[in-house]
Amino acid sequence: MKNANLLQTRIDALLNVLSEDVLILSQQGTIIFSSHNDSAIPWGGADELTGKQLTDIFPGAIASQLQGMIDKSLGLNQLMVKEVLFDPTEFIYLQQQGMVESCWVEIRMAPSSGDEPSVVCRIEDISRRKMAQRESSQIQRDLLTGMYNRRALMPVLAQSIAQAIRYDWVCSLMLIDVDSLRLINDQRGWDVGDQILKRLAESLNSLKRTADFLARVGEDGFAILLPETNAEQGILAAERVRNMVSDLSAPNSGTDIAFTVSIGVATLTGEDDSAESMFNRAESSLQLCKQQGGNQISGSE
Ligand SMILES: Nc1nc2c(ncn2[C@@H]2O[C@H](COP(=O)(O)OP(=O)(O)OP(=O)(O)O)[C@@H](O)[C@H]2O)c(=O)[nH]1
Repeated sequence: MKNANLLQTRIDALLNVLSEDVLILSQQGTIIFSSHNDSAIPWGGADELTGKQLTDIFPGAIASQLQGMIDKSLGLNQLMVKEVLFDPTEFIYLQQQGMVESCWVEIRMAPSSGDEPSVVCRIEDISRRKMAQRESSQIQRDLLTGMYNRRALMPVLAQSIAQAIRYDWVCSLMLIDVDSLRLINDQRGWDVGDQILKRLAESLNSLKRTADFLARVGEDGFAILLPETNAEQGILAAERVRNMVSDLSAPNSGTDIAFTVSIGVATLTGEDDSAESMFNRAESSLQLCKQQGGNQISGSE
């Protein structure tokens, strides 16, 4: 008995230091116990929750998700984890407790052994983590086209080079640059320039292989990292891009956007090569195309 009291005291102390909310739920979805301290979710008093059914508190869809987790957790005897949005416009109980803004929570459920099957359910507010994830993915994206940007490309290129060196593979980088975008902007308007960049991005995205990595890397250009592609294959890939652009610009293509691109290709030279150096070589090849009047392809090892 003394031991049981000591254990209970320790459990209470543990629950007090947790910032997450903890529920113990019966197999039928009755709240047997609840603990919440200074969590952002306004659950109300523990007395209000104890003895209630999931469906008394949670909106129908969430209640049935939780019941599904209880069944699986007990059936498979394993931890279940789910991310769920608590939206006060649908979560009437929390709305009544004063919740205004929706929040993402991570729900973890583990079976608790005993005569009467139950689960321990930990509910953690993960809104900040979610927001940080969204922000970090946004800073890696180009706002106009939605494609990755140079910041996202460079570590992927470095990793691809390291892998290629390690496994004795090769890889190439292709820079695709719209010719005379400044002139198009000036003569046809910035919107037309934007349309060209968006259509080019979409078309490159459809054309590229799954393993390729597409990014907008400059004002008027894109890069495609081509893993396992040698110099010759890189030039062939560039030809495909140029043909695609020529189809996009054809008078019968259904659009009135005519433009050309120049493409510089660089291929991994060896162990001493780096992402910056490969990018610079692709850029030099691109400049060569521009000096020759645009609508060209140029490659360098
Ligand atoms: N429409 C549009 N134009 C942009 C965007 N970002 C930059 N630009 C413009 O794109 C133009 C790029 O000019 P330049 O770098 O001289 O390139 P260019 O006129 O295509 O010349 P070349 O690359 O040498 O063929 C500039 O006028 C920029 O203001 C954008 O998101 N949308």
